[in-house]
Amino acid sequence: MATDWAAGSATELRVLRQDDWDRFYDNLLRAFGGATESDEERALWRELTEFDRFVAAWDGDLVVGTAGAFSFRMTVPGGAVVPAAGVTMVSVAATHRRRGVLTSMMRRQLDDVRRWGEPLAVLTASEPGIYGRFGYGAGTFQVGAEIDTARVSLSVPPGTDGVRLRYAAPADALDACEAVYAAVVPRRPGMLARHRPGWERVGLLDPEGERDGASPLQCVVAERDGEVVGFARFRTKLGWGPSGHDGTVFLEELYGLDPAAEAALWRFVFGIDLTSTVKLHGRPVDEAWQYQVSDIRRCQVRLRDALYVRPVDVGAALSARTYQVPVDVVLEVEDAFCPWNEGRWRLTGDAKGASCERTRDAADLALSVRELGAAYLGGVSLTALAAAGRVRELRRGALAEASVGFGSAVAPWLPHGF
Ligand SMILES: CC(=O)SCCNC(=O)CCNC(=O)[C@H](O)C(C)(C)COP(=O)(O)OP(=O)(O)OC[C@H]1O[C@@H](n2cnc3c(N)ncnc32)[C@H](O)[C@@H]1OP(=O)(O)O
Repeated sequence: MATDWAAGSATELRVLRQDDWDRFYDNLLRAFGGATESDEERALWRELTEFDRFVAAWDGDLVVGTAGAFSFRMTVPGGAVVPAAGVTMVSVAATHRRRGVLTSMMRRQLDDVRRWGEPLAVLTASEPGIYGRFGYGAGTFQVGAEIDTARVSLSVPPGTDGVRLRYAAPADALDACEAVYAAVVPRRPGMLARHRPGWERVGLLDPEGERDGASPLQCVVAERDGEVVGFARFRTKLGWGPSGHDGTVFLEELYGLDPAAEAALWRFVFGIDLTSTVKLHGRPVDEAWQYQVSDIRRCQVRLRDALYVRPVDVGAALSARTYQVPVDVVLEVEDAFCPWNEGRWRLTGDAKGASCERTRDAADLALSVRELGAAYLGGVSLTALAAAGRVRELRRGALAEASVGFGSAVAPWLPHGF
C-alpha cells in the first residue's frame, strides 16, 4: 500500500478502506462542528464515496485527516463535458491542525489526479483562504437573494401561460426532473453531469433537523404538451405577524428547458398564497428573473464565490474548451505546487476548438495557475485580474484578445454542492 508522510508530523496517508469509512466520516463531521445527521444522508454519502479516490491521514490508529475526489464530468465553455476531480470531504482533526496534514493530502491528491489523466480539479471551499496556495482560483460565483414578493412583481415572456404546473411528490417526479437536469448540463460551463447513480438523490435529502420549522421539501413540475419542461423544489414556512401573514418560500432548485418554462416556475414561486418573501441561494449570476422583477433593490441580491477551479494539466485543460473569438497567445504559467505546468504554453483557439502546446516563444501574458483556474470557465475576466495585479500583459493587445476569448456568453454556474 502506498504511503506518504506529512511534513513535520507522524501522519501516514492511506487509500480509504470500506471498513474505515465510519471513522473517516466521523472526523469530517467533527471538523464541521460535530452535527449529527440523518441515517439516510450518511448512507447516501457512503454510497457516493469512490473509495479508491479517497485518502485518510492516520496518526497510529486515529483518523486525523480526510480528503476525496469524485470522478466528475463538468461542462466547459463550448459545451464539452470534461473529466474533473471533485475535491470533497476535506478535514483535519483540530488536534492535528497546522502541521501540514492538509498540505500532504493536497500533494497526494493532485499527483493522483494527474496520474488519472483528469485535466481539472474543482471544489467548493469552506473558507476562501484555504485553497489558493494549492492553485485553485474562484471560477464561478452565485447569487443569493431575499425577495419582498409583496412589493416586487415579475414580468414574464410570451408563452409562459402555455406552461402547466402541477405538484408532485419529489421522489415520484425524480426521473422526469433528472431528465430536465441532464438536458440543462451542457448549456452552462461549470455544471456537473450526474456521473454515478445516487447523485440524483442528493437533491431529495430533507432532514427535519435542517428545515428550521419549514415544510418538507415540495416539488412542482412544469409541463408543455404532456412533456416535463422544468421543475422547482422548495419549502414553505408560514408565519403570522400583527399585519397578517408573513410566510417565506425557501427555493432550493429551479430548472427550465426554455425561458417560458423557467418564468412559469418563478411566477409560481413568487405567488404562493400566504407568503411574502422568497429566499434563494446558489443561483446563476445572469439568471433571467433578475431582469424580470419590478424592483431589483427589494430583492437584496448578494454574490458569493462558488466553484474553485484548478488546471491540473494546463495543456489538456486549455485545449478542452473553446474560445469566443480567435486567440493566439503565449502564456507564461507559474505553478509552484504542480511544477509540471510551469513555463510557456501557446494557446490557439476559436469557437470550434483549441490547442495548447509547450513553446519557447516569447510570452504574451504572465499569470499563475490560480488565475488561469479563475478565468477558465469564462466567469472571471483576465482584464479584471490584470487590473488586480494578478495577470501581466507582456505584448500590447494580448490581454484584450485573451480576455474576450476566455469569456462565456452564459455565466458559469455550479448548481449544487458536493
Ligand atoms: C473541499 C472541502 O472539503 S472544503 C472543507 C475544508 N475543511 C474545513 O473547513 C473543516 C475545518 N478545518 C479543517 O479541517 C482544517 O483546518 C483545514 C483542512 C482547513 C486545514 O488543515 P491543516 O492540516 O491545519 O492545514 P495545513 O497545516 O496543511 O496548512 C497549510 C497552509 O494552509 C494554511 N491554512 C490552513 N487552514 C487555513 C484556513 N482555514 N484559512 C487560511 N489558511 C489556512 C496554513 O496556515 C498553512 O499555511 P503555510 O503553508 O503558509 O504555513
